[in-house]
Amino acid sequence: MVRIRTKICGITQVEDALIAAQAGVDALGLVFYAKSPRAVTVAQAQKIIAALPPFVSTVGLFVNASRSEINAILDELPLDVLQFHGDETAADCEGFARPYFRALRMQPGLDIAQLAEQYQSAQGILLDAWVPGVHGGTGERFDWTQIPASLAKPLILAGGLNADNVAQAMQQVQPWAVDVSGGVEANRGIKDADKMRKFLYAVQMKNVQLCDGAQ
Ligand SMILES: O=C(O)c1ccccc1NCC(=O)[C@H](O)[C@H](O)COP(=O)(O)O
Repeated sequence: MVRIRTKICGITQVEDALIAAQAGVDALGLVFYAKSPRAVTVAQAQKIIAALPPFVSTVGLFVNASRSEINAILDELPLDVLQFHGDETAADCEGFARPYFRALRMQPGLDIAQLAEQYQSAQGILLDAWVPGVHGGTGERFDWTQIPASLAKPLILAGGLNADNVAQAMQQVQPWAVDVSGGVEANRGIKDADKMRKFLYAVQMKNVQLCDGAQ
């Protein structure tokens, strides 16, 4: 059994990043999408990244940004991974000298497995809830039984996760990683230390149980 990893997205403050890092998060998402209340400026992101201890990955999240916009940010920030959360084609996601994963929303009637196959060079596929008109960070779950049995890439499960449901999600889906934003917030864009710690603890405890069960 492989340890299921964690990403907390929508980090906007150094203190939240440090609390998550100290509680064992694997990756932190920084949102470069102006319409989100969790969006950060390059200057904010620089402070957050500079404050991080070793071995915490940074993920830059984009929604239909232009290549020049993304490259301008990459010129300033040592982001580890890119997350494309809009309508980006495979070609839109490639050529940035960074690995990326592609977020797909579980839109009814969409063949997610077939769509995922288009992103041959993606590190993984993030599956998120579908809310018409909203790209992500909705706080909404989706029906995990709808997840294709054979996804072409490692699965990152997102959408409405929190400390109370993440163990069930891990048991049922057994993804590569779990991703959360709203479920660890007090107010949109401001993380709640206790909720982050409880989420990460719930994941750690479930990982122990899953690993024990596999032995
Ligand atoms: O977080 C946002 O505000 C956001 C806005 C637009 C596109 C994507 C966004 N977040 C992407 C993420 O990876 C979120 O963690 C994911 O959608 C899950 O969010 P939540 O349901 O609030 O846990």
